[in-house]
Amino acid sequence: MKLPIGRAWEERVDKMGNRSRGEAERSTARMEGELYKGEDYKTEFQPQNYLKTYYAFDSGTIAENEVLKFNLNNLFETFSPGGMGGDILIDIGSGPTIYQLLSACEVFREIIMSDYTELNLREVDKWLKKELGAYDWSPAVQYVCELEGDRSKWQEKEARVRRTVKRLLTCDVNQPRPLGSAQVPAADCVLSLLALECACRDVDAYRAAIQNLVGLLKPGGHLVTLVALRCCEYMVGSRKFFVLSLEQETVEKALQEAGCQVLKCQYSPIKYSEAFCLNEGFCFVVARKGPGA
Ligand SMILES: C[S@@+](CC[C@H](N)C(=O)[O-])C[C@H]1O[C@@H](n2cnc3c(N)ncnc32)[C@H](O)[C@@H]1O
Repeated sequence: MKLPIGRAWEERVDKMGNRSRGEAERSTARMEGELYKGEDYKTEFQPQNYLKTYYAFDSGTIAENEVLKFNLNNLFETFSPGGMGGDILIDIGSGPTIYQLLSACEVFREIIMSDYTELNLREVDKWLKKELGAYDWSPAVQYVCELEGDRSKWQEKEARVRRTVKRLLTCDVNQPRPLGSAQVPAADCVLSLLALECACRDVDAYRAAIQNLVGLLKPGGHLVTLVALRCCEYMVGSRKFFVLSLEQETVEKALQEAGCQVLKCQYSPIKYSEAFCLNEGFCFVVARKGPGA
């Protein structure tokens, strides 16, 4: 097998398996602090480690809990009855999480979830099917039910999410058609939380990814995104992943260039625990796709 010119490595199949010298060199580089990114997500991003670190709710760390509540409060305000709603919501870069749908499931008829890795989609599927070992989202569900005025309705809420999520698709935001060949109707809302800064290697790629997401929307549809600002890396278990450092202005400009009007940009100075993620604040953004976009 001819290896790429420029980084041509002598292919050496060792007695232990099929690891080439290239892989061995890459994993050594990683141990010396290189960041995981791109295709690495498919093998190195462990859903359960991610959930335990960032979504342990009240039994977890204070900073991560504060971030989750900032997110849930903004999602509640955005998707409250009488606010935004419609037929189809597409969640891009869902990861192994479902918290992002707890308010949206009340105002959209159909939700399509998507992620870059099968492992994450499998984790979501376990929860949707109430399988053994599925993650316990009940603390977050109860929190959102309390925001809605009745904490006791949390099991009905979980059932509603399970009824409303109709499809799990793989996606890649760096492709002009992020959902590939999947046939999906134009969406009333595209949701993407904490994903683009992980998926895009530079600002040009981020701007292109925003264009790709806007392309999934009907004219007049909404793009809702949460961005960890000025971030450079984050931990999932023992793995350190690359994050593109973004400013709030860069996010807003990318949306405007993609033909959207920024309706809300809620900034917060809160941060993750430094042991897990180095960021400086968040912005929760709601934008509307213009008629000509
Ligand atoms: C920090 S996690 C965010 C997960 C979830 N949205 C949340 O709010 O916690 C980043 C996610 O981006 C996904 N991702 C990485 N590269 C991607 C790409 N090129 N296209 C779409 N998603 C990607 C990863 O699989 C992972 O689920």
